[in-house]
Amino acid sequence: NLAAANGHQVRVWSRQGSQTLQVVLKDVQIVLSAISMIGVRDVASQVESFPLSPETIFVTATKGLDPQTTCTPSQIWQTIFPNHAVVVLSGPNLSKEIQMELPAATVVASNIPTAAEVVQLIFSSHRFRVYTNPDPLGVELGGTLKNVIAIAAGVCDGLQLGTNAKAALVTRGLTEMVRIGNNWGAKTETFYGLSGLGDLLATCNSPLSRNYQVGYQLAGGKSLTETLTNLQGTAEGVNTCRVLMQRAKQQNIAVPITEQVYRLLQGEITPGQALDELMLRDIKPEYNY
Ligand SMILES: NC(=O)C1=CN([C@@H]2O[C@H](COP(=O)(O)OP(=O)(O)OC[C@H]3O[C@@H](n4cnc5c(N)ncnc54)[C@H](OP(=O)(O)O)[C@@H]3O)[C@@H](O)[C@H]2O)C=CC1
Ligand SMILES: O=C(CO)COP(=O)(O)O
Repeated sequence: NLAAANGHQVRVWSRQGSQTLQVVLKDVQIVLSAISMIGVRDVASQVESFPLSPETIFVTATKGLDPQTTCTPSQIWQTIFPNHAVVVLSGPNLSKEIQMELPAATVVASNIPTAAEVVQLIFSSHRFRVYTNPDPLGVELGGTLKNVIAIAAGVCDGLQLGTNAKAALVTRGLTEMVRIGNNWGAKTETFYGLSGLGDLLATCNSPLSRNYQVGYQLAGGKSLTETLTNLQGTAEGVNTCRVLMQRAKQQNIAVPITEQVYRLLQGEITPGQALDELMLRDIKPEYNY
């Protein structure tokens, strides 16, 4: 909608639509993928079988991690299309609000600055402010990692733990995101921008967030299966949390909040026990300067 409103010709493909991928991809300048993580590798492989100009830019909006490889979506697109520019689009972008034409901002990040600038121009408008950023990994991880913290935030609100608890959770959640991101090779500053803190604030505070909803429903006593069955759309944080735990163990990264969300999703502990585990951890300095 945003690109079309700016006068661009837009074609949409979904596996349930009537248009074939081949027809939709003919002569395109930009391919934007907003497919759930679970379908990214498969769809990227399908796209590979059709002819594309070497100038075609790939834009990825998916916020997730590949369970097999722990790769991010942009890493998957870049591996399959090594000679094309790949741009990550991520920010505090609850789609229902954007559809209502409420103001929002986002980030487009790429190792190729001119590609990010092309995408910035395509989507920018008086209702959608687009910033460029040179750290695609950090931008992508911000949008991905915050989903796990958003599940925890939903639990926090579902248990009515109060504003102090929520502030503590979100702040320590950001510290955890920075720690994981740094280990992965992302820049610290990126996590304090729109795609990190910005998206964290949006999703941890809005019932429009599916990830927040998962936490909220779990706190209300619903099972994960029941919650996901009734959820409209994908809650990527559920899969991300599992992949993240695997990677954190391999790399020996401290991820206390992610660990409690993981155990809760596995049905190993109750929301109340997860809270106690976090509050009763060994006391320590806020930062290791
Ligand atoms: N970059 C950003 O700022 C934002 C990014 N997101 C991210 O975008 C992604 C999609 O979110 P959203 O649209 O809300 O999620 P939805 O669950 O509403 O839609 C997911 C889409 O992916 C499709 N899909 C799922 N699996 C496959 C597959 N195997 N092959 C082909 N298509 C598939 C679905 O098709 P079908 O309907 O046929 O199942 C559907 O069209 C998520 O990763 C989400 O985190 C979300 C909000 C903002
Ligand atoms: O990422 C989002 C907003 O930026 C959407 O959040 P949910 O996937 O939790 O709905």
